[in-house]
Order: sequence, then C-alpha cells, then structure tokens
Amino acid sequence: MYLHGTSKINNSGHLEIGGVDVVDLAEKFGTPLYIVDEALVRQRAREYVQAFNETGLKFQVAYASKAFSVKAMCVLAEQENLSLDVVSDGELYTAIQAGFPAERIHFHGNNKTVEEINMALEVGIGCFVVDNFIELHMLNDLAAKKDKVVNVLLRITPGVEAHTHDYISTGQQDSKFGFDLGNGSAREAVIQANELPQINLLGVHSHIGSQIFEVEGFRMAVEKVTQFAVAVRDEFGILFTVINVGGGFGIRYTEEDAPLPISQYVHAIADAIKTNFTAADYAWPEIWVEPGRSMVGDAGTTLYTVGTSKNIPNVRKYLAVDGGMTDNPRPALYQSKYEAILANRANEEATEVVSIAGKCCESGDMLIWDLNLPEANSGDLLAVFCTGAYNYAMASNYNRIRRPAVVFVKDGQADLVVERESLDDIVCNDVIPARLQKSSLAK
Ligand SMILES: Cc1ncc(COP(=O)(O)O)c(C=O)c1O
Ligand SMILES: N[C@@H](CCCC[NH3+])C(=O)O
Repeated sequence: MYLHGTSKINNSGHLEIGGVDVVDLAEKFGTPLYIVDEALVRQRAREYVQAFNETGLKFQVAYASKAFSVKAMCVLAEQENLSLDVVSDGELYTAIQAGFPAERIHFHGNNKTVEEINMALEVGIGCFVVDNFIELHMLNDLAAKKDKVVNVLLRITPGVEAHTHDYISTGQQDSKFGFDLGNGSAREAVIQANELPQINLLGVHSHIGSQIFEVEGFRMAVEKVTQFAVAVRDEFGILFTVINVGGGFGIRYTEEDAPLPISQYVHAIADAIKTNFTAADYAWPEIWVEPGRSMVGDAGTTLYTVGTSKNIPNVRKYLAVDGGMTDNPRPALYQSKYEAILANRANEEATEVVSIAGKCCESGDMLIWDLNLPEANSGDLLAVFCTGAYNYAMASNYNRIRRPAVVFVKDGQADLVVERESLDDIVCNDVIPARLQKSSLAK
C-alpha cells in the first residue's frame, strides 16, 4: 500500500489524513467525500517555488485551477505565492471571490467569449494567453473600448507530442489549441499582435500534454520556442520576455507510474532555457509554468461507503460504492487506474479480488478493476487515492446524483470547503413553464 503525504494507518487500523481519522470524517460529513491533505498541497507548491528560486531565473508558478477550482484552493494558492491559470468566467469568478490578486491571474481558453474577456478586463487580470486570430482582434477591440493595454502570451503548438493518453496530449500539430509553429501562423500572430495598439506582447506559451514522466518533451518544446524567439528577433527585432511551458508534470496514481521529483522537471526546463537563450545571445526570459495535477492530485482522497455486491462465480465480484463516474469520470474517460484500501480495516490482509462499481445507470461506471481487498461488507469505507485533480473539477450530476462535499484536513483539523449538494440544489435551476403546470394541463 502506497500512502501519500500525511496519510497513515493509525492505531485503530483506520486511514488517517492530516491527523484526522477518516472514519470520523465519514460520520461527520457523510460519503462520498473528497478529502484534501492541505499540507501536501502546500508542500507541492513550495517544491515548485523553491526549485525555481534555485534556478536564478525570474518565474511564475501559475496553478492550473482547472484541476481543482474552489475558493479555499485559490486562497491556498495565494498564500503560497502562486499565480493562477483560469479558463472560464467560472474559474475567474471563483478566484476573484476568493480575493485572489487579479494581476496574478492568467486567462486561457480556445474560445473565450466577449463577456469573459470583458470580465477579465474589468478585474484587471495579469495576462491573456491568446489562442487564435479571432480572439487576438476581439481582445484588442474590447481593450480599446476600455482604454486598456493588456499583456499577452501567444499560445503556440510546438509540434511536440507528449507520450501520454491521446486525449490529453495537446502540443502536437493536429490540435484545436493555439497557433501552429510549423505552418507560419505563429509568425503571423506575432506580426499582428505587434501591430495592435492595445496588445503588449510578452512572449509565447506552449503546453505539450498531461501526466508526463520525462523531461525530454519539455526540453524539445523549449528548443522549438527558442528557435522561434530567435527567428522573430532576427526578422522583426521583437524580443520575448516571458516563455510559458504550461503544465503536464506527472504524478503517481499506481505503481505503474514513475514521476520525476518536481525539482527535476523545473531544473531541466530552466537549464534548457538558459542554454538555448545564452547560445542565441538572448537575455533570459522569465519562465512561467502551469502545474495542475502535480499540485493537487496526490493530495486528494475520495471516501466512499460500500453498499451492495454481486458475485459471478469464476468470473468477477463487483463491489458497489455510493459514488462513481459522477465524482470521478477519469476511469470512464481515460481508462485511468487508481489504488484503494478499506479505510476502516486498513491493516487487514487482502483475501479477494473485487472490481469497484459506481452507482450510475451505466455499465462503464467502474472506478477500479481487479482490486485486492479484505472481504468487504456493506458499510465499510473505501478510500480511493490520488483524486485531488480533475475529480471534483470534472464531477457531474448525471442521474441527478448530488456532488460530494470537500474537506481540507491539516494538523488534526477538518474544515468543510465545499458543502455537499442538497436535493434542492439539484432542482434549483429547473423551471416548469406555466403552460405545463397542473392548473393549465387540467384545461
Ligand atoms: C494550457 C494548460 N495548462 C496547464 C494544464 C495543466 O496540466 P496538468 O494538470 O497536467 O499539470 C493544462 C491541462 O492539461 C492545460 O491545458
Ligand atoms: N482532464 C484531464 C487532463 C487535463 C487536460 C487539460 N488540458 C485529466 O483528467 O487527466
């Protein structure tokens, strides 16, 4: 059994996270429950900041809030001196409501709306990561109406294919994101951005994919970006002062995963920047990164209550829990693998192999296939590890299932940061038009 961060098995044989017995958490907050190990999130943030401090480069570590965006997380990011990457008005609003400093917010997205851009202009965010020509001109026009000049990075697709799941590799040429480096559109974007009066071009952004375990892809991306920076300097005299290499740093979900220490990714990127820019006699730019998964992924644990089971002799035993693809769609989307234990009987020997099913009306609603566990009974607690990133963030109300609560645990204290949805929350946006109401139907 691999335990992340402050997780351990206590004297009662229960899983404990942040000094809190999860059996107590289940009693107090109910299940399913997302539990976030606050100390581990802070540790990850500090690993990034410390590693960058060692490089001597100017930097920003922008937490990719798409991984887990709630107000308490934005406060934590602020306290740890991170910047914030947002991709929608919802993520921006969450950050602003949490009091996150607007000037440290970077706005992403391949289809930002007029309303979203206006909102970002009004609150005065630090940087727009511009994805395409339509957005570039829209941003210039909207900024002109407010008499503002805005900082911009151009998102480019460097043509680097990360060795990861097809659906989450985004640096290759055939991608919906960004200006293509290979076909000249990135060059054209620089020319246009440079001519637009409200645009202050800082540099470029690239993101090669997610859950990446090697540094080679980042090195290659930096090399391509440097070549582009040099070409732009030599042709137009334009200098980039910021290079953003995105996120994608991998984490350990199961023993199959072998991520590198955060400092190794950081130093590889920094070294590549220094070497390439020095060789081109180019002043070192600031380096920005956007880690999401590696900031919060292994700090999250989802706690479920075991309900029913179905044994098909010589085939498989299914064990059903009170959540599923609604709180964790990743196994269904990406065939992602997770580790789990019986949290209230954590010291007991595994005696059988079971597959963990969710409660949705969907055969694909499986959380884990073939998990070794002690024989579980209804009422036992199952803890699934590494659910901090893209779980709450991607949760849905399919089957009108209520989204779970989220608690932060630290030093023996547990604090609710998101309340469990109520049945009233489920229907709160529903409207029955007058013509469908009972009185009109009766006519
Ligand atoms: C542009 C961009 N930045 C940052 C991230 C965060 O990636 P990760 O959570 O893998 O660090 C993503 C998602 O993959 C992204 O698309
Ligand atoms: N949502 C994906 C990765 C994020 C992609 C964002 N660009 C996951 O759960 O792994």
